[in-house]
Amino acid sequence: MSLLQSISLTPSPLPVAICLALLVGALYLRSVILWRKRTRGRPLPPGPRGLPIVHNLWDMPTSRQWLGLNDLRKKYGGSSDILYLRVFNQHIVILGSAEAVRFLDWRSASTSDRQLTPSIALADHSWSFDLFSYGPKWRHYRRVFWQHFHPGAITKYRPIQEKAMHTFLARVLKDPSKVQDYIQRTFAEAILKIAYGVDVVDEHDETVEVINDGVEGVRELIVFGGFLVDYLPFLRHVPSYLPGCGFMKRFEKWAEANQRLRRVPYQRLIDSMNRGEAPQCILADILAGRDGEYKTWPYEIETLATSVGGIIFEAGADTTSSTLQAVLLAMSLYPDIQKRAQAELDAVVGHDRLPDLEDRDSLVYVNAIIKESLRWLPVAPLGQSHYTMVDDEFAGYFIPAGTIVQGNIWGCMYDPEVYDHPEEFRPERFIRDGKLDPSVQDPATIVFGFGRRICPGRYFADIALFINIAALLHVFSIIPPLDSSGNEIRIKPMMTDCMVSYPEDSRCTMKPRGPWAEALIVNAVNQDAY
Ligand code: HEM
Repeated sequence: MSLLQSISLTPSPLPVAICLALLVGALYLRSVILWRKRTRGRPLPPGPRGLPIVHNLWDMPTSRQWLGLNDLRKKYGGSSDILYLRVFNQHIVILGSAEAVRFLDWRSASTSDRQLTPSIALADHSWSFDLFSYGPKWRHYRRVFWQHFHPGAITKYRPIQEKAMHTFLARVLKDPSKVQDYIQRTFAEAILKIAYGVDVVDEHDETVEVINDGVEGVRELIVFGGFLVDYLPFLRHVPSYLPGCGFMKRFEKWAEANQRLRRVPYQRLIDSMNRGEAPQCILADILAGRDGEYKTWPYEIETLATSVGGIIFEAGADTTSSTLQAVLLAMSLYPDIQKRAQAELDAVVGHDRLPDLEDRDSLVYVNAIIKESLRWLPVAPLGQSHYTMVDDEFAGYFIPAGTIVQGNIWGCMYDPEVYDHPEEFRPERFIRDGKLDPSVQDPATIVFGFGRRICPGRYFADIALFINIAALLHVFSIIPPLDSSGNEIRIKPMMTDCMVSYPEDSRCTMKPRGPWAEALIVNAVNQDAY
């Protein structure tokens, strides 16, 4: 018998199984050794025990995640207020208190990355610099944005913001039932003018619709962990016509709305420039830098301009209008608070003019209402995901590179240790001896996000909110909506289930506070017309 004949061509199953088991065992041992070396014995933060492969997929709350994640944090997070979850291979860390979220500030150099998820790519949203990876391109884009939104730069937008506020008041006076629509239009129109130099004259202006459609997708898109495709990227290749794959159609719709958001207002600006008009606006300024300041830039200036323009709408219009809606709801639910604010406005401003920014220091109670609104219904309850770039440690726990870190802003704002009876709207919590109390945690230090990604539009938002809230309270009484029999409807405060969240229902009845209030509105609009 030859040697070849003596070797069986069909291997016996036993040695193959042993070899495989040894291989798997060796790989497992190797991964354990590497993991130990990497963690240096530090444990992962506490969290619920997961299942094999999917790990904590079933522990992840599926709606209003900030609530479920806060409950999990309370159950597992211990004194450090850090919660760890893993879904498939993705590490997720939730920071659940004002102290814990500071990790994103202290380690901002290594926690300011973003993860470009398949859902973002599917919705054609990777142009938006708030989703750029941390690096030179993001830095350049953000610097351009900041040039137009730092505290010194935003003063020039005040006349536009005030004019938009006058138009808003006049519209509400004419048709109070549409106040919610008008809020959204006001911020969209002011931004359109500031960013693109476009004046909206027609109430049904197509560009405003384009903006509203465009931002709708973003509200849901960057909702954290909201799409299975982000954990199982192969799902992106599934055609939308297959049963159960309707989610792909939503991405297609958002992608289209997204493209129009960048294209339509930009084209309006270019058309007016081609007509020889030279609108004073942010995008015209950026384009003018093509042959100067930005000449040596490695980026295409038109792409830069449309990205900056698009993000001003996306991040700016929805957020501020949501806060204003929260104020409407709070005022209709808490009439005594409203009366106190109006008494302050009457004393400081009087009935001969509208309030303005110069009154701000004297309007302590109105300022406290703004702080409480930001806290009570935080616009971005889970903030925006950060992504770690290196292995790190926090409170003795190991945080692996590539972890999604989420500050639970809602959790911080509803922490009873910081804010007594957090579910109640109580501006008084921010006041002591007739002044704003600096010892109480200011919600603005949390609701605008963290580290190097902190909202660069926060100073602009702050002024927009003050101008509109002070004026609205000055000239209108805000009362609960009435049912068909004329009885007041008591609305339960709830937030929509999105990354940028709104009060689910903020219906109210608006009535001018008197003939003097009506006259103030009409005069303000007439003066703007000259
Ligand atoms: C009440 C109003 C607002 C709130 C509560 C708010 C909140 C936030 C939050 C939580 C983030 C994410 C920060 C992080 O990653 O940690 C953010 C990012 C951002 N916001 Fe705002 N925002 C508001 C208004 C505005 C306005 C008016 C603008 C523009 C004019 C704006 C522009 C941006 C931009 C560009 C980013 C992305 C920053 C980056 O990734 O580098 N925001 N905002």
